Amino acid sequence: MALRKPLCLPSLLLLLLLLLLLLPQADTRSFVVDWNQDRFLLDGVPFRYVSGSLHYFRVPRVLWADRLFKMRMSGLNAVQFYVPWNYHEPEPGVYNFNGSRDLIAFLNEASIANLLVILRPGPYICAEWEMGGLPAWLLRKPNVRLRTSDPDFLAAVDSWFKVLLPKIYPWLYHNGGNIISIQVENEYGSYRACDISYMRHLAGLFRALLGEEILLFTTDGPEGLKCGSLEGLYTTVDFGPADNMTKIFALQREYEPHGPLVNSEYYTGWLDYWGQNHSTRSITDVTRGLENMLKLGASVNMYMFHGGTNFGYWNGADEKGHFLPITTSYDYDAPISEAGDVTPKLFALRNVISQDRGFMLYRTYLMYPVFEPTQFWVPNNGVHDRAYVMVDGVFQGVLERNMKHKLFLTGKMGATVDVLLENMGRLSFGSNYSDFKGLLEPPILGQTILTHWLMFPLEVDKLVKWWFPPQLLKNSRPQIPSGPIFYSTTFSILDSGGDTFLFLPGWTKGQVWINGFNLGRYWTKRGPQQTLYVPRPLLFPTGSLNKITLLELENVPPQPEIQFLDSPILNSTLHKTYIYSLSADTQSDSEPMELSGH
Ligand SMILES: CCCCNC(=S)N1C[C@H](O)[C@@H](O)[C@@H](O)[C@H]1CO
Repeated sequence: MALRKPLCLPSLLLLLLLLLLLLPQADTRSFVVDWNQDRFLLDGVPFRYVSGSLHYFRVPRVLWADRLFKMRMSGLNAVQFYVPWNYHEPEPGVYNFNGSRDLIAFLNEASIANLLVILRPGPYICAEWEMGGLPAWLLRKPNVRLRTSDPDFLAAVDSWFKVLLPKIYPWLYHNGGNIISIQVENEYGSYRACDISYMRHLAGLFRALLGEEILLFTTDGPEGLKCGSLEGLYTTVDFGPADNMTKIFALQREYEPHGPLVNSEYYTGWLDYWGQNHSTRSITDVTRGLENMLKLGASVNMYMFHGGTNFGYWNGADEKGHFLPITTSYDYDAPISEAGDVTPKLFALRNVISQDRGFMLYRTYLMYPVFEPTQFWVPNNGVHDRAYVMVDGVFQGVLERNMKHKLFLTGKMGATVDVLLENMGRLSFGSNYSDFKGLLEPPILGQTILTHWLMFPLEVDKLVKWWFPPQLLKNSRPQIPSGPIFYSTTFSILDSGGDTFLFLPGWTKGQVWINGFNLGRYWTKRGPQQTLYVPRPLLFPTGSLNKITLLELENVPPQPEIQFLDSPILNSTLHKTYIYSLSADTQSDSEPMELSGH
């Protein structure tokens, strides 16, 4: 048993105000492949996208924000979409980027929805869109060989991309935008031409107009990888729920032995032809397939997440022995219906994507001023389990399951109302194992049900592990702020100490990480545990800097102190035995009765 010597940090108060500011500067923005660990890195942090396809050209501009918002609230972190050449260049040299063709406006709406972008500008896009996105005026040269290095075809392609690609250049992620990757052509390996000069020409044009940094990729089905892939472009695959994921990802590995597994089109439904049955894909099959891919750490784009409509004459067609025009509806049996409705498939997919533990942030805005302190509460004991309430970032107090049901707040019109919701662990014994977490009901302010809540699962551990949170407590502040705040500092071990016990006198409640390892919850104010066990192997050897990060959820004393003791305090006399009584009316506030500690 390792000797437990006290790890004495500097005797005086350990100032928690040391913090390395690692804010990603605009010039350090990056989205790259980590070839050593077979993953993507976003600003140097491991990243996996869970994306959905939405085609702006199939949705009226006034509805873009609604659809993108629903995708974000489904837990997606990226949106993938094509750019149909024929939608923007109706005649040679005539361009239209206005109204529902305003590509930049759509990129901006995606940014507002906090969605990264995977862009697929073609020139061919397939997509059940008229001529796969190629302008019909190309056929005025009847002998043109589409999707090849035919000079007439390439001349038109070059002219188009020299207009389009400079428009999107500022939107590349490393330039401050949200486009993290760009696809070259579309399932080229499924096309009979197999013209490598054409693919090389496109790759060269994209590099010339977009630079060397942006990640360029290709997408093909399992049969198309040979002619669809190209050196210098990251090879990705596409397949649906009924396909053999293991086999197809193994095929991708033949072209990309390292780097992340990527399914660029995971089919959530399917297209419809006039005269045939509406296509559907079962929720069970679609969610199971997604779950299996996410377990592998793959990045996935769900095709389609919202299908929309082939307005006007924009539908495409297929030929399978006979001519098969595509229907006007592009509902695709997608998670968001053609009319924008959320569906059971969306909720099922959201459950697969969502997190199980930790913290959730709920945000809404006051639609009217609240001048007098007004009761804020959640009906039916609906806080599962603790809610830290802020108005415009100012801490208002805590609501707690079975204990504290209401608080009073004021706020100006338009004020942000944030509820940081902590899951304190699911029931492991008792009558009800379905211990759902979160805000189980919309909160009520006075007599008004607050609606339109944004919900953000907070990947706090990733934040802590890969990035110091900004220093929120400045020396210059007149008083110690309260409410959820990160504190972080570093320390080194003075000698060859052993295991130890972290003690946080005066702190209230929160979470603590040491060297990125989530040590667990502390609740000094409530006890009986006052110390957290710190296994020696978590600590770096003498002379190396250890990093400790704390998320204090309520209040920290003016002179916060961190101590490492040589023995635990698990039976604190500081705490008082709480007997919680729930009055008949569970809405009234039953302050716990405090008895003297034993
Ligand atoms: C009937 C197969 C039609 C070919 N298209 C296929 S496999 N697909 C892949 C293609 O990349 C995409 O644009 C869509 O067209 C999708 C079907 O929704």
